[in-house]
Parts: sequence; structure tokens; C-alpha cells
Amino acid sequence: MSTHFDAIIVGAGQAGPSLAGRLTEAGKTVALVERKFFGGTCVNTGCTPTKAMVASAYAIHTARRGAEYGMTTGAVSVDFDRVMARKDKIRLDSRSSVEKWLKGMKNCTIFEGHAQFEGPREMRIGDEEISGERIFLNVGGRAAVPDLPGINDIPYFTNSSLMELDHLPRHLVIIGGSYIGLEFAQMFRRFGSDVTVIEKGPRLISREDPEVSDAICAILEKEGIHIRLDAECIRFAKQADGIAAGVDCTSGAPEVVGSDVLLATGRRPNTDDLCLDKAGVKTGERGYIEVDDVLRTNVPHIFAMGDCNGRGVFTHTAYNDFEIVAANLLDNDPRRVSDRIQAYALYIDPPLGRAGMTESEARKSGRKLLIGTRPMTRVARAVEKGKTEGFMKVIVDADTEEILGAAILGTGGDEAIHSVLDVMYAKKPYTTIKRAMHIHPTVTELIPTVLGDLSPAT
Ligand SMILES: Cc1cc2nc3c(=O)[nH]c(=O)nc-3n(C[C@H](O)[C@H](O)[C@H](O)COP(=O)(O)OP(=O)(O)OC[C@H]3O[C@@H](n4cnc5c(N)ncnc54)[C@H](O)[C@@H]3O)c2cc1C
Ligand SMILES: NC(=O)c1ccc[n+]([C@@H]2O[C@H](COP(=O)([O-])OP(=O)(O)OC[C@H]3O[C@@H](n4cnc5c(N)ncnc54)[C@H](O)[C@@H]3O)[C@@H](O)[C@H]2O)c1
Repeated sequence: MSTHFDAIIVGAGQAGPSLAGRLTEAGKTVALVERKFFGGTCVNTGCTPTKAMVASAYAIHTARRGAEYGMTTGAVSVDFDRVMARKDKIRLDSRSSVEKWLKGMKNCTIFEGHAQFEGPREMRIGDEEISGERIFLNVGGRAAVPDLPGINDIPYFTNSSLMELDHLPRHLVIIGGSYIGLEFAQMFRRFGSDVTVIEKGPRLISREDPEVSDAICAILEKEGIHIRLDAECIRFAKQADGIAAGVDCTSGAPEVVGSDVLLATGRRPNTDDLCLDKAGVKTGERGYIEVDDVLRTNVPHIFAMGDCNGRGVFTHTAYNDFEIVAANLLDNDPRRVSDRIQAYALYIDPPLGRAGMTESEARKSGRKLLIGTRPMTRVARAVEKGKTEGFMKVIVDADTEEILGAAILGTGGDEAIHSVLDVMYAKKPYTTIKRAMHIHPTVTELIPTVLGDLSPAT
């Protein structure tokens, strides 16, 4: 016999649990289904463990630079087991806190298993059948494994399996030079591995402006990370002393031999095993569920939130999806996906904070632009901290005086970017920040200076 609920939520990632909280508070009965770990990707194999490891790598790197700051240390050695144990404690605490919260939630029934559709309102979890008035999909995504020659003949890691690593790789070969690949590249180099990043495109992190890619490439190469771009024909073969990755770059050796391989070549949505066809839910070409501006699918009582809808690939976009759904369904507040401004950070050291358009996107929009930049060597706080890599750049619409986008690659860039982002949300002209008195010494205090020094884009 099937049990009926006001709502079924599939996935306990970044949107599902909070939505369960709001719906149950509103008196609805909720079934929440999770097939693996409470907290999903971010908590278990994404943001939380990687940023915990980034923090260890930062501490180790700073200790190695101790003499520069007046500290005498012996040789710095890395206890990789302790790095991993610290990361595990942080992610397990976070996972169990989500699990405890959900399991204690009144009117919320938890099903632990894989959910799939049996009909437009019916879902099966193993032997159990449930039905829901409304269904909310928050199923996330997983690492894409490209069909590269030889891939099935070698052992490889993805971001998930790497979290269980029981040894420090002698030479980690990372396929993919974007967000995931670069964060892992720098941390493993700092832990003591040799690291080679193999990217098929002509530059790293290709969604960013070329000067951002170049600056990041220089930061990583300075730490001894090998970067191979334009890697056309990537293929693998097992060798006695490791794994050979054929590269065929336009320059450099045609092959790299490493001890371990990490695939960081993008993500794919967990929508292929949901039997979406039984509910009539449409997906696009790459399997992402199609949604409208309030995250409703083509089937009006079914919604899709987070990575599985392809409208954002970050924790904050997944959480914002929850806020949009809750606002429309429970608060009579017409929030829309199109209201949000693109924003994210890349957590290498120093980090990259980004808001709005890149310069390339702004130029393509055909607007008249004003652009201001400043190297971190001219930011007092960065000099004092001994971290002068990077630069900041702000792009303004010359006619409306609106800020269109910004990039802050530098110490504190992940935080300082919010000063720009909040003014963009407030829809105020750039002069609002230009006239603001900021605190000295901070990175943010230089944003008014950058805005006082804008030049027309040539
Ligand atoms: C290495 C890495 C680092 C990252 N770092 C950052 C970062 O610093 N900042 C940031 O903003 N983002 C980061 N991200 C991205 C971020 O983790 C994701 O965007 C976010 O977790 C998406 O949340 P979600 O709720 O959409 O899906 P998920 O968190 O993936 O949750 C989906 C859940 O649904 C469950 N599920 C799937 N299918 C079913 C089914 N059929 N039945 C039952 N349960 C199911 C899954 O088990 C999972 O628990 C990172 C990602 C990776 C991989
Ligand atoms: N700090 C953060 O917020 C953060 C950190 C990590 C990941 N994430 C999220 O995870 C998502 C996925 O990150 P990602 O870095 O895996 O994917 P991505 O889509 O950003 O980049 C994949 C990279 O792999 C390259 N590539 C693809 N196929 C290849 C091949 N066969 N050989 C060599 N290179 C190849 C691409 O050219 C690209 O540079 C990101 O979009 C991001 O939203 C966010």
C-alpha cells in the first residue's frame, strides 16, 4: 500500500533539508528520500572536505614560509593521515548534524534508499511506494568520467573517491584545469606531491577572463605545479612505475608518468536513474531537468532545485533555489531565478572572488564600458600579509553607472567581492561604493580607489 504525503523531496543536499523544514513548519507532511549521505555533495565530497583540506594546505604552506615572518621552525613535515582525519571530523560532524535535524523533524518521514518515479505523483524506494501532492527533486550531480582511451585499464580517482585516499600520491596527475582540478592541484602540491594538471583547452579555468587564467597559472607554476595546456589526445596506459598519461600538447613531453590520476573534467546530473519518463519530466540535452524561473518543471507539481537543473552549480545557488521555491509556495513572494547575480569563488590561495559578468561577457553585451584594475602589490593589507599575488578588476556600464561585474584574485578576495555584489543587488551606481568610507587596512578599502580610477574600455 502506498503512503500519501503533501510533499516528496528527493535528495538531502543543499535545498531539500531546508525545504523540508519550511514545509513541515507550514503543517505539511513530507517524505524526504536520501540514498547515500545526508548533506549531499557539498558536505561529504565537495565544499566542506575540500575547504578543510585547503585550510591544512594553507597552514603547511605558511609554516614553510615561517622565516619570512620571523618564525624559526625545523623542516616542515606533513602528516597526511592527520590532514585526512581533520577533514573527516569536519564533514562527519556536518553530515550528522543535517541527519539529526531531519530525523528529529516533526511530520517529516525519512526514507533511506534510491527513489525513482512510478508515475507523475508516485515514487518507489525499494519495496516501498509513496505518493506526493508535490514532488521536489534535489538530486545533485556526480563527477563526469570522460571516455578517454585507456581509462578503463587504469585506477583513477574522482572528487568523491579522493576523499577516501589512504596515501599521499607521489605524483598526482589531474585531468581538467578548472575549479575542482585547481583546488586539488594546489593543496596536494602543498602536501608534498608532485602535481601535473592536464587541460585540453588553451588556458586554465576558461570561463574566466584570460588575464585571470594567466595570473592563476603563474601562481600555481610558482609553487612547482606542472601545467600542460592544449592537451589534445589524452590517453592512459599502466606502467611498472605508475600511470602514463599521453598528452600530445603543442609543446613539452608527449607523455606524463604519474602515480595517481584524478579526473576533474566536469559534472553530470543524477537524473539518468530517476525514471523521469514515467512522470513525463523533460530534461535537456545533457540530462539537466528543464525548469522555469520559479524552478517548476514541465509537470506543474514537480520542481527541480540545485545542480540537477543546470541553473547553477554551487551550494549557494542550490540554497537560493530552495529560497525561491519556498518564497513562491509559502510566502506569496514572487522571487525568481533571474533575480540572482552570478557569484562564486575559487579557493586556491589566494582565492578568486567573482561577481556578475566577466570582462569578455561585458564586451559581448555591446555596452560602453569603464574598467578599473589594481594589482595586489598596491594593496597595503596584501603587502603587510606578504601575499601580493593577483589583482582586482571592476567593470562598469559607462551609461548607467551600474557595476556589471568584478573579479578579485588576491588575499581576502572571496570576502571582499561581497562589497561589490551587495551594491549590484541594491541596483545602486558605482559611485555609492566610490564615496563609501571603508576600513583601513583591508582589501575592500581599495575598491573605491579602483572605482575612482576607471578608464574607458578600448
Ligand atoms: C570537489 C568539489 C568542491 C566544491 N566546492 C564548492 C564550493 O567551495 N562552493 C560552492 O558553492 N560549491 C562547491 N561545489 C559544488 C557544490 O558541492 C554543489 O553545487 C552542491 O553540493 C549542489 O547541491 P545540490 O543540493 O544540488 O546536490 P547534492 O549536494 O549533490 O545533493 C543531492 C543528494 O541527492 C541524493 N540523491 C540523488 N539521487 C537520488 C535518488 N534517486 N534517490 C535518493 N537520493 C538521491 C544524493 O545522494 C545527494 O545526497 C563543489 C563541488 C565539488 C565536487
Ligand atoms: N569553489 C567552488 O565554488 C567550486 C569548487 C569546485 C567545484 N565547484 C563546482 O563544480 C563544478 C565542476 O567543476 P570542474 O572543475 O570539474 O568542471 P568544469 O566544467 O568547470 O571544468 C572541467 C575542465 O575539464 C576540462 N576537460 C573536460 N574534458 C577534458 C578532457 N577529456 N581532458 C582534459 N581536460 C578536460 C575542461 O576543458 C574544463 O577546463 C564547477 O562548475 C563548480 O560549480 C565549485
